[in-house]
This record gives sequence, structure tokens and C-alpha cells, in this order.
Amino acid sequence: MGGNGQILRVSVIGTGYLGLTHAVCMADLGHQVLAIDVDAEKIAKAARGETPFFEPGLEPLLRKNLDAGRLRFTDSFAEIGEFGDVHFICVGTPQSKDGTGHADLTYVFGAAEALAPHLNRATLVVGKSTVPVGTSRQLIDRMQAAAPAGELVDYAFNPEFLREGYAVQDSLTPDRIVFGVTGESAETLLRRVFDTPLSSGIPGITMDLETAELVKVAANSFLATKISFINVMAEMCEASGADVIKLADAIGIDERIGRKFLSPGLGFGGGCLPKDIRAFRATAGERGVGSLVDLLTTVDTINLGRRHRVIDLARQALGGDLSGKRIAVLGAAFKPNSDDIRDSPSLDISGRLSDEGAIVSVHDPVAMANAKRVRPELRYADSVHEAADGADLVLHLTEWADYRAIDPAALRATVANPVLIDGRCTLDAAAWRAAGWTVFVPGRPAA
Ligand SMILES: NC(=O)C1=CN([C@@H]2O[C@H](COP(=O)(O)OP(=O)(O)OC[C@H]3O[C@@H](n4cnc5c(N)ncnc54)[C@H](O)[C@@H]3O)[C@@H](O)[C@H]2O)C=CC1
Ligand SMILES: O=C(O)[C@H]1O[C@H](OP(=O)(O)OP(=O)(O)OC[C@H]2O[C@@H](n3ccc(=O)[nH]c3=O)[C@H](O)[C@@H]2O)[C@H](O)[C@@H](O)[C@@H]1O
Repeated sequence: MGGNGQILRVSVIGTGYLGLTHAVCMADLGHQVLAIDVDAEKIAKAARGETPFFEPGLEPLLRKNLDAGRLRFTDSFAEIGEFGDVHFICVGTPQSKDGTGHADLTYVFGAAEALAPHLNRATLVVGKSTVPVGTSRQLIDRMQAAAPAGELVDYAFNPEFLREGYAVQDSLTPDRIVFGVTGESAETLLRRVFDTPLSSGIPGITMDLETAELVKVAANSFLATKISFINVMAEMCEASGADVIKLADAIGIDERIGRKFLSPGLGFGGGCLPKDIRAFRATAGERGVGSLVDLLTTVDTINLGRRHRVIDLARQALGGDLSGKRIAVLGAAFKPNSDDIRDSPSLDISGRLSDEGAIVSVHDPVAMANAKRVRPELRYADSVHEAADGADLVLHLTEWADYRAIDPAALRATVANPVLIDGRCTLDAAAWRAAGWTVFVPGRPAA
């Protein structure tokens, strides 16, 4: 522990990608942590020291903190209410199914309602799930009305900025920690919770609840906009015979622009950026901020257009008709170093190709089990060579490091037709061409 090193009793509600990482990292900071989830299997697995999803570095840290006696799991909200000085709400806020793009807040309100009857003393409830601006105020009203010691329950919003694949490092050493509060006492307690990172110089920024809620969705919207910007530049490069990677390198050197999040290709997917920009657009529409609605609609449209562009390229490469054509797809996760397949561009494309009659064989180093569950109609291969066996076309759709290590000459001997579309612009196109492949890279010159 850094600073004054005070150990607090921290509860975490929801143990998905965010919550489990947060619980483990809170324990690693030295706090006593009790975590709960409504999914009994997840809790049982975590209590055995197994992470229910793939996240580099998380499982050893989970075991370390279980062994140290700093981390426990429960299925009892009564126990959680009794335990925590601070309760973090980390449940999902997926896109609602009503077609409006709004966030579905059922789980957040459900968690708050399950916790509230057990809050019998002064305590701080902290929202960490990404929510539309105004949600925290609604939660305060609901919790204060439902808790036996309602007037003693304080509420704060502490958005999370971790990236999957780097979740542990991003949680323990974030760029900044944002405290959305209504008063000094919540800020003081939160500064004690995060004493170690704050003492190491990580900025802690305090603001009102609404600004903190907006900071989170603004950050994700900016990242999404940056990706869509480089992807329209890829379209422009393609229309001009120019090279989007060289363009990204050259503009990215300017510190005001920065090279990060300027990787062109298939665009963004995952459990957060797509649903967060849609929820933000829906809120902006309700509040009459039409220009934000327009901006985010454009970002979303550009993004989804990238998937169609790869499908068009596949059709072109295969003579216009996909029916009966064998296509090997490299990658199923929405990005490398994760087994998360939520809104995965790769699986979306694979499904559409299969719908058009192609025989699609998918490979991924870690996301196969998740992919099979949501896309059982596709074929799955245990190795790149098995996926590519007899293929008419190879699509590189998630940029795992393993795929950069493929020997194109060896793979050429496996396929029926050596044609590659590098949807992520990260393979060494020259080396593949030298090995006899025809290579298409959206946004880069043909050869
Ligand atoms: N996945 C990520 O990298 C990040 C996620 N976020 C935000 O964090 C929130 C959670 O996201 P994920 O962890 O990805 O979702 P997830 O779907 O992996 O996890 C949500 C968990 O909440 C549990 N849950 C639902 N209702 C519950 C209840 N009443 N009581 C206890 N547990 C309950 C579910 O069973 C599930 O395990 C979302 O708002 C997301 O936008 C924010 C930053 C990073
Ligand atoms: O709110 C969240 O849940 C998180 O969403 C994103 O994190 P994550 O979804 O884990 O992954 P990113 O690394 O942001 O990638 C998102 C998508 O954008 C794509 N991407 C990313 C960068 C890029 O240059 N180009 C690009 O197409 C990735 O392939 C991936 O599909 C944000 O980066 C996190 O800061 C945030 O906390």
C-alpha cells in the first residue's frame, strides 16, 4: 500500500470483464474484497481461482489474492451489504433490444435494488458501469428510498477506462482516476480506496456526477471517432491509389494527433465502443443535441461500412459468387488478446459470408468456444492450416500476433487458391506476395 496505506472493506457487484478485474485489483491494492454475481457458475469458478474469460495476467493475480485471504466471493446480497464500506456496481449495461440504441439499465437498477435493503449503516455506493448521463441521480433516489439507512447512503460515479487484453495493467496503473461525487465525504473515501495509484502520481480528478458520466462516454466516442476517421482515410486512399498506413504514420507523428487508435481496417467492435456510442447518440437525441446525434451516426455508419467493404472484396476475389466457396477466417475475437466475441467484426463478417453460401472455417487462438456458442453454423478449425485446407480465400480479421508468424509459403501449399484479404492491415503483404499470394489490403495499394 502506498500513502497512508489504509485497508478498506470493498464489495464488487458483478464479476464480468470489468467487475472481476476490479475485484482482483482492489484486493491487490491491499483491500479486503467480497464480490458477488447472479451467475452462480462464474462465482464458483472465480472462487476456485479460475477466470471465466481470457484476460492476460488476471488468473495468477486472482489466485495470489485468494491465497492471501484478501478476496472472497458470495451469492448473498445480505453478506455484501453487511461487509462493504464501499460498494462498486460493475454489472452490464448492454444495448437495449428496443431498437432505440439506449443502454439497458435493468441490471444496474436490479443490482441497486438487491443491495439497498441491506444497507443499514453509513456506506458509499459507487457506480462503475458505463451509464447515460443522469443515471446516477436516479440511482441515488432509488437507493435512498429503499435502504433502511437511506439518508446515510452516499453515491459516487467512478468510470472505468480499462481495455480488454490490458485490463490488469490499465486497472492498477490507469492514466487517470475520475471521481464523480456530490460532496467531500465521498471524494475522501474514494481517495482512500485508490490511495496506492494516487500516491504513485496518477492524477485523480474530481467532478460532479453528470460530468463524470459524460467523461466516460465522451472518451469512448472520441476513440470511436478516431478509428472511423482513419477508416474514411483508408477509403480515400483506396480511391486514390494511396497508402493509409503511411498516411497514419505521418499524421500520427504530430503529437496533437497521435498514432494510437489510428489503425485502419475492420473498425471497432466489442462489448463497449459500439453500444456506448449508440447509447450516447440516443441520450443526445433526447436532449436535443442534434449535431452529436449526426456525428455519432456517421461514426457508426462508417464503422459498419468497413465490414461490408471486406465482404465486397471477398466477392470480387471469388468471381462474384460465394456459394460453395471455401473461406478460411483467421480470428474470431473482437480484438487480439481477448476471447470476447461481443459484436466481433470478424464473426459478423463470417456469418454474412456463410449466409451467402460460403463454407467458412474459423480459427482463433482463444475465442473458439465463445464463437461456437453464438455462431454454431460456422466450421471451426484447431489450427490455421486446418482452417486454410483447400481454401479459395483466406481472410485475416483479428490481428493476433500468431498470425504475423505464419509462414506464407507453407500456407500456400495448404490452400486451393492463394488469395489473402488482410482486413487488419498488419500482415507483411510483401512477404506474402513473394510467396505467391495475391494480397488485398483495404486502403493500401495493390502491389
Ligand atoms: N469490458 C470492459 O472492458 C469494460 C466495461 N465497462 C463497463 O462495465 C460494465 C460491465 O461490463 P462487462 O464487465 O464487460 O460486462 P459482463 O457482461 O462481462 O459482466 C456483467 C456481469 O454482471 C452480472 N450481473 C448482472 N446483474 C447482476 C446483479 N443484479 N447482481 C450481480 N451481478 C449481476 C452478470 O452476471 C455479469 O457477470 C458495462 O457498463 C461496460 O460498459 C467499462 C470499462 C471497460
Ligand atoms: O468502455 C470500455 O469497455 C472500454 O472500451 C475500449 O476498450 P476495448 O473495447 O477493450 O478495446 P479497444 O482496444 O478500445 O478496441 C476496440 C475496438 O476497436 C478496434 N480498433 C482499435 C484501435 C484502432 O486503432 N483501430 C481499431 O479498429 C479494435 O480492433 C476493437 O475491435 C476502450 O479502449 C477502453 O478505454 C474502455 O474502457
